[in-house]
Amino acid sequence: MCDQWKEEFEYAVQVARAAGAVIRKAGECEIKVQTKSCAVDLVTQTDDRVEKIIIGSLKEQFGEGTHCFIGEESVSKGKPCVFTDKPTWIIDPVDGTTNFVHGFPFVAVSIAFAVNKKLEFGVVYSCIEDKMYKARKGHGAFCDDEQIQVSDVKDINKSIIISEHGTDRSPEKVSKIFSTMQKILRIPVHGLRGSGTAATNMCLVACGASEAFFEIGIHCWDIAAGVVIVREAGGILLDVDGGEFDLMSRRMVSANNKTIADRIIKEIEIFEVVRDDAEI
Ligand SMILES: O=P([O-])([O-])O[C@@H]1[C@H](O)[C@H](O)[C@@H](O)[C@H](O)[C@H]1O
Ligand SMILES: [Mg+2]
Repeated sequence: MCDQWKEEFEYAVQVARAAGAVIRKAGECEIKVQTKSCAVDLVTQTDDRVEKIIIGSLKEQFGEGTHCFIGEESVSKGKPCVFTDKPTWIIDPVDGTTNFVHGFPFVAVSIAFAVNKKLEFGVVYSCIEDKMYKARKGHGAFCDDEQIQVSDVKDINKSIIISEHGTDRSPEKVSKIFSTMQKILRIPVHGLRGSGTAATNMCLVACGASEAFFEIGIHCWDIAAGVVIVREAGGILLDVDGGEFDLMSRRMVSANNKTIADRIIKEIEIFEVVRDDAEI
């Protein structure tokens, strides 16, 4: 029983590695860029192609009927984002599409697996750095073959905090995001960072390079795999108001411990976002 989902986990690692190789290769050629929700929400043929490769191989391996799939590009093409109790794969084929387009060297493949709406494992392949982060519930978190752990810093003044500004540039949201960042900088913290991929940001918390990453506006596919990796590395997940973390809410604080999370939460200026599972 304790080895349940081991086969799926190991296969996800293989698929993520193969997907990462496709992304690296595509980055060597000319990249054709299109936009989705707005002028700065970028997508490329590689995002589509890699999602098809990942979902195709998972369906072939585990059968189409029993498993469900939530993939960033399928949802952006109109597939409903419905999270049920069935075994569900949650996939971001290219997390950090803007980085990919610009050759900014942080791009990740993110694959998570949930059953009964509980995340069982997560795989984040940071494919330019060639680092494979992975975790299965109850089995620890790893970067390649080394077990990783969150930092033990409790003093916010000795922390590095990660956040991102996303693609919604409405004046009210941008001003809240930057007001929050100013307040956090002034605590003061040692530094504020952002890699341009939420999945990688979470792995940076999991391996102790940063004490916390928070964002409002991320999607479930950006963070689902990272959630398991942070938890298994000893970290915590909370909502931006300090309540329980909800994968579909598009709001998240991941941190090494509750002291750091609570201190960050005090400064976050919350704004409204539409849930991933909202009926449109
Ligand atoms: O679009 P994408 O590159 O897959 O994902 C984005 C990245 O994770 C970015 O770091 C985060 O700030 C955005 O909220 C995400 O949408
Ligand atoms: Mg993403």
